[in-house]
Amino acid sequence: MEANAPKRKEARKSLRIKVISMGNAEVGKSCIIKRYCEKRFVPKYLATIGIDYGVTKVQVRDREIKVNIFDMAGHPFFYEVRNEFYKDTQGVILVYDVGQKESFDALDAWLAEMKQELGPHGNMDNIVFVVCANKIDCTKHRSVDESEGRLWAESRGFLYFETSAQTGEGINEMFQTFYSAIIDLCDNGGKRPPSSMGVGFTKEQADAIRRIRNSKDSWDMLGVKPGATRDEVNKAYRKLAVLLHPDKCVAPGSEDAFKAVVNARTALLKNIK
Ligand SMILES: Nc1nc2c(ncn2[C@@H]2O[C@H](COP(=O)(O)OP(=O)(O)OP(=O)(O)O)[C@@H](O)[C@H]2O)c(=O)[nH]1
Repeated sequence: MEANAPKRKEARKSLRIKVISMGNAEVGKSCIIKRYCEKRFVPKYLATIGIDYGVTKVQVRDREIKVNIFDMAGHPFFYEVRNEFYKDTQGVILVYDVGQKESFDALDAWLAEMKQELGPHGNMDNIVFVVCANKIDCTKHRSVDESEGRLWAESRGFLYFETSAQTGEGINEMFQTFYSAIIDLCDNGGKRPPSSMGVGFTKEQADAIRRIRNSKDSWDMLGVKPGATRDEVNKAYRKLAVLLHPDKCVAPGSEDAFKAVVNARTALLKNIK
């Protein structure tokens, strides 16, 4: 009986993974890692020179994982050093500072740099990305709101967390979820499990919300030319209303975008005979 007992309780094989941090200089990459690994915050800025490397052991669910963390310098000057380190990565911590819009706008360029370094055979789809909207303790200077960051991340199938390396808010939760997703990826033969891909909204919805946020006036918001007729305005409105109606669309920011579209239509129709 004993000899045939299932090996349920035997700890599963420990995993070895590689994760990297990415994002503009001074957004708080090193501080996020220090907060999690060393439980402390360093207020003084010490720029990472090229790469900082560390190994840490963590317990996630019933698994022990050995994490090799490569903390990349964000300054463009260090491109030649960090470009060596993109390959064979299971997870990426992509960081921006919620008070620095440029650091959020730069996220696409960071993805492009990684893609270029991985080359034509590199596959970014099978890497777990977590986006950290960092420095949320600095509420006065916030220039990228949660729905904008969440939309950018979730429309790409990335995890999203609001963090503060200073107070520790969101840090443990972010790392636990991040590592957990990497374990799922490894258990699935290095491929992202299908269950982690669905975000509940379409790219068309995400693009429409982004376009509405960035539109310069009501015409632009509805996607019609200035001087469009009532019919053209109504037709454009109906299309967006169906796409973004709060009963149908769960994308972050959809409610605000829907309201903005309703207001834009009202404003335009007032002035069209
Ligand atoms: N208020 C606040 N400051 C933070 C936070 N995280 C980091 N900082 C500060 O921001 C500055 C930059 O932090 P780092 O962690 O060194 O930034 P980095 O992204 O690693 O920068 P590079 O090494 O140049 O790529 C430091 O002065 C930190 O103390 C945060 O959550 N809140």
